[in-house]
Amino acid sequence: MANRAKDEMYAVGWCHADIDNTTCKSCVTDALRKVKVTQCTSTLVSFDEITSNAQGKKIALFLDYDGTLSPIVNNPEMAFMSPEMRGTVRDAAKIFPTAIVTGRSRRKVFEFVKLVERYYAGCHGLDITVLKVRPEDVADKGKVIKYLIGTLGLNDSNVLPIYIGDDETDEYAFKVLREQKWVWYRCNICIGNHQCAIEVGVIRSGAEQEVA
Ligand SMILES: O=P(O)(O)OC[C@H]1O[C@H](O[C@H]2O[C@H](CO)[C@@H](O)[C@H](O)[C@H]2O)[C@H](O)[C@@H](O)[C@@H]1O
Repeated sequence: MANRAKDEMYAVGWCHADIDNTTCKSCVTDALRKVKVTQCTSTLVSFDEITSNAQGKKIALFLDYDGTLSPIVNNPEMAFMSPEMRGTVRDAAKIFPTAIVTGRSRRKVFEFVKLVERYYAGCHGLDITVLKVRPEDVADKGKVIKYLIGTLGLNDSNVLPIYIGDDETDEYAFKVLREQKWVWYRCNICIGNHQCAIEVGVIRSGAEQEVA
């Protein structure tokens, strides 16, 4: 991370939505199913618990790119998203505030994700504006998450952040979620044959839950 150029870290997708509790719960379940969660190894939490915690909350979804939305391949230029995954991200972004947080350049991740700069979705009349988020001091994904939470007013007990990532750079983001006093959960999951971690945080005043 220390060797990364400052402008390598971006969050590139964002939308806004108001949804009711029932829709919210079923959307979380659906999103987890769609990213092909095949295994949850945490002994502390089940996806049922996560979806229960989602009730009444506004979900904010943060997604890593390489290894999470795309498979890990030898040639970084060939790390394409499947059309199914692209559709899933598009669907998720219609419902949740959704950001892709990647170590790649914004240009490169746009080439892969192919989300247009301004997008109008049917069912909720949503408006996805792709933001070029460049915090002053972009050193790691933790700072990107902190910036997004602060700038977009997500530091609220009504927000349930979900971050899905697969490598050590994502640990910086996970750490921020913990430090923000979210009670959080962590599961190791498989996306296809690739191991990822999913972290879900729930803000509760003064409380923090340590996990394995
Ligand atoms: O933050 P991410 O979206 O996970 O991006 C991190 C790096 O991803 C790319 O490298 C990784 O994926 C490649 C393609 O599957 C793989 O060949 C490589 O071994 C992985 O480290 C990308 O090339 C880097 O620039 C990103 O920093």
